[in-house]
Amino acid sequence: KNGKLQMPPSPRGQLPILGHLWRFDPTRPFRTIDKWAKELGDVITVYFGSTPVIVLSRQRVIREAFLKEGENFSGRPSLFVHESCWGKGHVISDGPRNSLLRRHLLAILRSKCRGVDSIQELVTVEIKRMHEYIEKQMGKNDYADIFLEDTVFYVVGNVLTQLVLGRRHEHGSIEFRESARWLDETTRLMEKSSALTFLPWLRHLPGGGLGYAEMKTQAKRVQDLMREDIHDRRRSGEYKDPSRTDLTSVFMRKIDEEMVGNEDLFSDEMLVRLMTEMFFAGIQTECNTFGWAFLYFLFYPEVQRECRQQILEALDSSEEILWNEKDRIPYLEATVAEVQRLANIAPFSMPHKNHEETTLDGYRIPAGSLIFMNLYTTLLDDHVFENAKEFRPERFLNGLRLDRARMAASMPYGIGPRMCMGESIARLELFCVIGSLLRTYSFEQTPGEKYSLDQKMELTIHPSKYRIRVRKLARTD
Ligand code: HEM
Repeated sequence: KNGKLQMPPSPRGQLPILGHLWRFDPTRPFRTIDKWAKELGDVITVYFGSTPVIVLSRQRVIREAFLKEGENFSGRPSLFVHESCWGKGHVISDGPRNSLLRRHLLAILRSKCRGVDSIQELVTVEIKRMHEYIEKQMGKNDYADIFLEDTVFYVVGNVLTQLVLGRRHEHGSIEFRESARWLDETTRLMEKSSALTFLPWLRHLPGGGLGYAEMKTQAKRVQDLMREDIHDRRRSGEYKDPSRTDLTSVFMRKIDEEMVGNEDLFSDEMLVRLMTEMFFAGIQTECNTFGWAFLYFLFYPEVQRECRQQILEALDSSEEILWNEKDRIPYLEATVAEVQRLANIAPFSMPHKNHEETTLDGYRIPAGSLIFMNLYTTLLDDHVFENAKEFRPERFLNGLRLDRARMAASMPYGIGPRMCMGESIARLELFCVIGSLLRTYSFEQTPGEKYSLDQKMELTIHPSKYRIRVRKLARTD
């Protein structure tokens, strides 16, 4: 119907087979795309191999597509490695049946925001353990040089394991180390095989086809662990107890009730995929964000002090840092928001697809196009965030309150019908864990470490791992 309209403009230098890939900064593709978006506009076409990708940048266009035409842009393209190794769970599926699945999953996650074993309670327990662990590292000293990101990995990992499986592992236990290992190994393989998404024929290359063969084996291994877990639960029947609120138990009850006629949504095999997807979507993203937060605290000690002062003024020493008290410590929430804006860990969000042909900015977007939400350029847009490259938590405050409009303009979790399902969990955890650490310790540079805020893309943008000197504060500090 829009046959006369043009496709969005493309940068120069498109080659057969490779498209524009050869022009990318290999470790920082987000910068190359940012440059093109600035030169050519908020709606452009970039060829990833022979696949045209429509890249949408900045508030106006992103809202128009993912909110105003949210349903149309809520599709997911076919992702070769994920689909052929892991199968389609929720994250890479689309359509009305999948929206139904998303609603069920969101209802389960929401129910975990209340009640006795709520996320807040789980986080509070893990924070206590984290402090015990740090104290142990310190021994008789008042400081320790530790890989703090690995320390919070226990918190994040245990909260998610509680959420998905209803159990936790002790710090340093074999089970925990094994889970961490499969997660690390899978992430490594995902990075190694990421080029296969656009150049799937590379899997035939000698030497394992960019990790494709290994990934297949790994996917089977990880999913077998989940299958075994479900199998054990079926045998014991414990999941039938309605007081079990972990995602696996609740979903298994759903399977029992609703499977007939709904085998595509409610089956043990679907649950296996959902369990793995939750672990992948939730753990690295959060750990990366914590890693960036700690780095920013080293570079901006005055921000540490301001957060701490506000916490000490708002709460007495016996009070836990709770998410529902966040309005008393707005500077801390603003700081987390500013870390997320600058860390920009998912610079293109996750790939989308539009179901029907439409127009954006006067350009034709054919049905079934691959769409990237360019969060990188959007969160660093100087028109919205003055001097956007500067780390200034105050930009999210309006006097003594959080500036809601500014918060909405920053969208590290994406927007629209496919927005991150773990947003409220992640924000709660970031706020409570960072708050409780800042209240008790100061973060300093460990002598000999060379810290850098430089961003590099692997699967996400993540910081290098550093030791950080965590120093216990005097009570009166
Ligand atoms: C700082 C932490 C996190 C960040 C920055 C983040 C960011 C994102 C982004 C950008 C997307 C893609 C949205 C889109 O397609 O438009 C996403 C999707 C998703 N996230 Fe997160 N996420 C985080 C933590 C979590 C956690 C803790 C969980 C699980 C409890 C989670 C579960 C998911 C799921 C299931 C999806 C797919 C939603 C769908 O396809 O419908 N995320 N996340």
